[in-house]
Amino acid sequence: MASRTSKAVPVFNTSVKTLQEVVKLGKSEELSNRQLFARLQVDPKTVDRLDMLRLGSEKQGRFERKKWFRYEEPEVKLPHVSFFAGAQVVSSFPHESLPEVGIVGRSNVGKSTLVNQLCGSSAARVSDKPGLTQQINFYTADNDFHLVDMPGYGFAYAKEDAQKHWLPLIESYIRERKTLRRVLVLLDARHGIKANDREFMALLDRTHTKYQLILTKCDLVHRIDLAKRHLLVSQEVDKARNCIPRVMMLSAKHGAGLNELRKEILHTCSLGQKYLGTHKKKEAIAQAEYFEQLKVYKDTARAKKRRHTLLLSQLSLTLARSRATTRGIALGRNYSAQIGAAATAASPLPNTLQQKWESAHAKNPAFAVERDLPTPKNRKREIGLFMVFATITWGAGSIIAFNYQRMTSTPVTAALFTARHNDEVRETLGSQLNFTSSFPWISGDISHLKGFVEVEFDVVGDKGLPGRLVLKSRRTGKQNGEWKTTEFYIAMADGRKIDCGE
Ligand SMILES: Nc1nc2c(ncn2[C@@H]2O[C@H](COP(=O)(O)OP(=O)(O)OP(=O)(O)O)[C@@H](O)[C@H]2O)c(=O)[nH]1
Ligand SMILES: [Mg+2]
Repeated sequence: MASRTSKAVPVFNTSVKTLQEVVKLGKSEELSNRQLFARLQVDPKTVDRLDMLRLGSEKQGRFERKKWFRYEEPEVKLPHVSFFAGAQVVSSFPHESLPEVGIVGRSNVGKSTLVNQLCGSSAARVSDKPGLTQQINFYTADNDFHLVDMPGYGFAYAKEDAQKHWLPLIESYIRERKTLRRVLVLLDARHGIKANDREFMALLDRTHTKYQLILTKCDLVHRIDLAKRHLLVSQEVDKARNCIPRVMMLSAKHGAGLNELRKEILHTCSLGQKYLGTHKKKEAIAQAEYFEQLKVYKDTARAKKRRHTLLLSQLSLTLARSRATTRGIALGRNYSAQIGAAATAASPLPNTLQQKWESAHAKNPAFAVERDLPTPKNRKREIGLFMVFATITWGAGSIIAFNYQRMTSTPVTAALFTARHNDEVRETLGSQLNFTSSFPWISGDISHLKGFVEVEFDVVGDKGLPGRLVLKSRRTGKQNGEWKTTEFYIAMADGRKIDCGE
């Protein structure tokens, strides 16, 4: 086998850019890597593209963008793969026949999963524990090309012997395999390029092997962070000679980004024509449809935002006007003028909203700054009068109610009854003794609690002579004591007193 090594040895590390260089920090600034990462600026178009391919996780909560459409990506199908050779020593490598694509990366980064997902098979064994793949596994895709799954490097718990053995094995494969078209270096999107990835890329550069970086497990990273990670990784390798500058992203778990990689593999193995026939056209149509829908979506969102601004300004205006009536006109006028100016300064509204806006202007003349707001009315006098009227009504009502209570009470009705049957009263006033009116005034007081009755009221008999009935009685002792009448008579107009008895 011909060796791939040559005299010129470009060292990968020379092109490495530090995070500080990418963020373009001043010399005096000292920030942690986390702070630097947070400061990275990403192109909104990149984020839009990630959104389209559903790469990276959505931010949960109120900022989540809910869309009623999605990119209907035309699927690229690769032939089914099957395992055909495993090599633990160089001599076990199968003979070179078909174009090969090697998959390398740190342990547990998802190499074997990718083999399965790319070709819709379960040929490769997968585990969530690092270090499962311990030999170079060759998979054939319908005798068109080979996918080569390699053991992972950088696995801290692997036996040192094994590590020592795998690395030279992989190195031999990379150096000597003439049919090797490309090496896919898988990087965990959460971590980016690590030291042992750099060492491995240096090896690939030294051996003039074409390689491409792929960010995996993108479903575990937020979309914006993924865009930042992509930017960092792309910048770090942009001058590496053998690195394909396009850093790819995928989630083997959700299938996002797999089609892109499938296309890349097919082109690498010169199989584009065979497998991608009308794909390009279908893709162009799907993308055009998607961008059209995206435009409508963004326009709607913008109009919605403007409508909210309009409603908010109207609400603020109402508040400002109510404040003006209670706290003085000047404050309200300034406030509403500011709001009116701010709202009209907003970018032009679509036709319907513009009309609404104008009609709001017409209905709320306070938007016009020149116009004075009405002088607040002094309602103190009205309120005072109302209070007096209410008090009088309440007082009169109470007096009438208490009088009615006294009129219908047992002492008054019993006194009237007794007087009516008194002989002297009958003789002087007549037989039909009664109140002088249907709603007479009963003066005095009756208190069962305190134990006294002191009432007097006007009476008249059928002889037409008026008199005034007086009743005074007291309870001896406490609650159950006896009542003693002290005065019970009818006072006549001529000064006579007719005693009514006990
Ligand atoms: N969330 C998520 N998990 C993934 C993805 N790809 C692989 N995994 C998981 O990562 C773990 C490791 O996957 P493997 O394919 O065995 O990783 P490997 O790189 O082959 O590991 P070694 O053979 O040990 O070097 C498994 O539990 C996978 O389910 C991905 O895109 N997203
Ligand atoms: Mg594996």
